Amino acid sequence: MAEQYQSAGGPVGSSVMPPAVGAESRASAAARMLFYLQSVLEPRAVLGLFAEELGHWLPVDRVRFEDAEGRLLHGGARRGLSHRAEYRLSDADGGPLGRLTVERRIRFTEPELERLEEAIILLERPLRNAIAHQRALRQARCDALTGLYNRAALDDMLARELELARRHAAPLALVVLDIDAFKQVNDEHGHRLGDAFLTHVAGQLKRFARGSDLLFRYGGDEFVLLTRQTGADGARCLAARLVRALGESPFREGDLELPVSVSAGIAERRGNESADELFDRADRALYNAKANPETRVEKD
Ligand SMILES: Nc1nc2c(ncn2[C@@H]2O[C@H](COP(=O)(O)OP(=O)(O)OP(=O)(O)O)[C@@H](O)[C@H]2O)c(=O)[nH]1
Repeated sequence: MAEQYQSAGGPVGSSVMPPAVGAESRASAAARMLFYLQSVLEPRAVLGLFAEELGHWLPVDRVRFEDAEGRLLHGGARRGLSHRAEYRLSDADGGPLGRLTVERRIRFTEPELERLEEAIILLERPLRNAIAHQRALRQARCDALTGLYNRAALDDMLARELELARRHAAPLALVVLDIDAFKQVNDEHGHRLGDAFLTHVAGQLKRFARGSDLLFRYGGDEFVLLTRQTGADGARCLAARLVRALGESPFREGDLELPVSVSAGIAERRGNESADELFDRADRALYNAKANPETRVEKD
């Protein structure tokens, strides 16, 4: 159930009454709203339809929604319209779902707030479902240990990025990185510390990669960086920078300090080759880099 915790303040001014709606047309407006809200499974789409339909229920200037993590899913930046009604929506377990704000220049009347709350009650369940669905999709594409994208996400995104790069005749490169002698970390210090080591490496990669690059944990101790708008030379520079930066960021836990060493293989997309072919070339380059610990970075 929606919980209102703040409503509009300030003088009443010229209050706007909601259009007189008979009991029957109210019921059909509610049925229509529900029909629309249940027809989509994307939170932004649910909120867009809600805002559109709400406009038929009462005059509003802006509808904003921020999810429980503070992401703005609908509405622009706060510009401080003078009157607003805010509601905290909760998920099925009573946890926070997000905050809905309805704003306008003119103060809301009591009947309007009642009407608004009727609409919000209709919104809550479809929005919960959409947010839960999106969360599940996100989790299916994320590696649980490191929070990076996982292999399933790579399969998806690499095919899409390749197609885009081909269409725009843009360069695209793949960097496959593997931790050197990681098995030894597990063997000597245990699996739990091995996990912490992997998380450390993932965090450092995230820190040193560019915002436009996509980062994945491919599995085990292997990571992949998908570099958009970058050819082999740029990717080689990037990989060398990452290898160096990781080498300068040892893993620490308590008194223990372990050096980090990674190797990298690079391949730039060619003609119409498939995602698998591109990946295999980068993986072969990684194999060569492992065989040549002097450089740690090899291009196919
Ligand atoms: N702690 C932990 N270990 C993992 C995980 N996934 C895979 N491993 C371990 O990662 C190790 C990978 O070993 P190898 O493939 O031989 O790699 P390496 O020791 O780094 O050898 P090189 O790649 O040749 O340098 C194995 O010991 C796996 O058990 C994980 O999620 N957590």
